[in-house]
Amino acid sequence: TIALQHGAHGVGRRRDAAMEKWRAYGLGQFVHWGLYSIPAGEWNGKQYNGAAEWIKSWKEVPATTYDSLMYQFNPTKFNAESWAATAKQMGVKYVTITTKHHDGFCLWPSKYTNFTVANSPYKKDIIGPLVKAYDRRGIDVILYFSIMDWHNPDWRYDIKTREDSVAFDRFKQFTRNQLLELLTLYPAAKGLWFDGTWDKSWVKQAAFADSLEKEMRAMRPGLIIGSRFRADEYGKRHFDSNGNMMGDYEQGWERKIPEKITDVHGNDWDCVMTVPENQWGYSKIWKGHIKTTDELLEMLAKCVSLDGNFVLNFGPKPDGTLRTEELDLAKGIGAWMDTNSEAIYNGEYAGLVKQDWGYYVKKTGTNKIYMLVFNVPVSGALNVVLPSRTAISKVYDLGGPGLSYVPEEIGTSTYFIHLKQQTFKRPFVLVLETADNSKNSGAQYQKAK
Ligand SMILES: COc1ccc([C@@H]2N[C@@H](C)[C@@H](O)[C@H]2O)cc1
Repeated sequence: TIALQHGAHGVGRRRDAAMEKWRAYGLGQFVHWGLYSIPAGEWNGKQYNGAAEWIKSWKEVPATTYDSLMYQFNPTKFNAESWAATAKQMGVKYVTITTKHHDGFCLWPSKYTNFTVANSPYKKDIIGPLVKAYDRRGIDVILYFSIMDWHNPDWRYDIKTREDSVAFDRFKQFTRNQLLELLTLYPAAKGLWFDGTWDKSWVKQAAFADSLEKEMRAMRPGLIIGSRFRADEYGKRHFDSNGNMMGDYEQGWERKIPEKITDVHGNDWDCVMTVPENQWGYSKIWKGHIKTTDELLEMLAKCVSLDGNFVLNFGPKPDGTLRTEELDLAKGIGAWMDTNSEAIYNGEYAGLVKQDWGYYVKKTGTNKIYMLVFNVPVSGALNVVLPSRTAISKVYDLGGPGLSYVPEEIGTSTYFIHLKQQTFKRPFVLVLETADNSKNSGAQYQKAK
């Protein structure tokens, strides 16, 4: 191994209560809201074909004109309680909220810049009411923060000259001040979700970022910080020069999901997902494929089955309301969660052979295994292969308490579960209770008639 001062500081999973809670979340919500929500992907009647929250980077948009959007920020219909109520009904256990995106506009009244809500017509703090509304409903809050800040004149993409270095040192202090300010103002926040850390300027700050991370963790014991915050002294990000993960969970899964358990290297991770192909901030026109409730439920199931959390993004409108499509998805997901959330919360990789019908989730600390079924075979028979000397002792359907199944043993620890109906409106969950039958004392079951 390579001697590292600023590489990963822990190997393997954190076992403290805060991280065990994070690991158990299953389902989260992302919220991208800011000045970019006003143009919503359009400028001078032209469609920006990138992600709406990146519109300031479009050559059509003069930076000072973009920044004057601050004087239009006045979400008169913003109501933190209603966003949190929607999220509660959807069944999310945590929310990641943009405090400052790449454009540099702060949704909290930071005292380190004038480019904040305090100087908008709205005037009031947005982050405080959101933290309160979500937290009191038992939804943990993670604060999204972009290191890259297009508004701050001291930001640099790289450090080439003495002047760059002097300016970037000011920028580093500004960044530290804002982060400590956020942790001080919003002590209920459980973690920080960093973005905008790929440029050389920041990648060269291994020592500074490492000491800032240590300072934040000391200030807020249990604080959860992802792998994207800092690079090691060789510029390695997410995984240090020895291949150990930086931070507490892997943040690389943005709009993509791991295929198999070896893709996640035994680490915690979350997948952050957009409803359209690639829009995080509110965009007037959603082009291309818009994901359905069933698609999103399958992504959720896949993430939890592979030891991760699934975080669905919402891009609120400039007036502070949520768009209909997102409210409908929250309702659809929430309805499914009302029946099946026990297969999602406290779920982990079950260690069973993946089958075509869907995903296994093991309830942490129990022998309970959930079968989240998305693809019913024409045979109506769900194949289940358990580790040898393990038997199925009971199978029942979460959706229909009366519905239980008698598995047919077709080989050693190999079964068919014969479904009783052919068509299903929604994905459904069967609960497997397993028993050790090495001493052949396992529960017996009738051979299927
Ligand atoms: C260089 O490519 C990207 C892509 C997306 C991002 C941001 N991360 C997502 C969570 C959104 O905030 C998006 O703007 C940044 C850089």
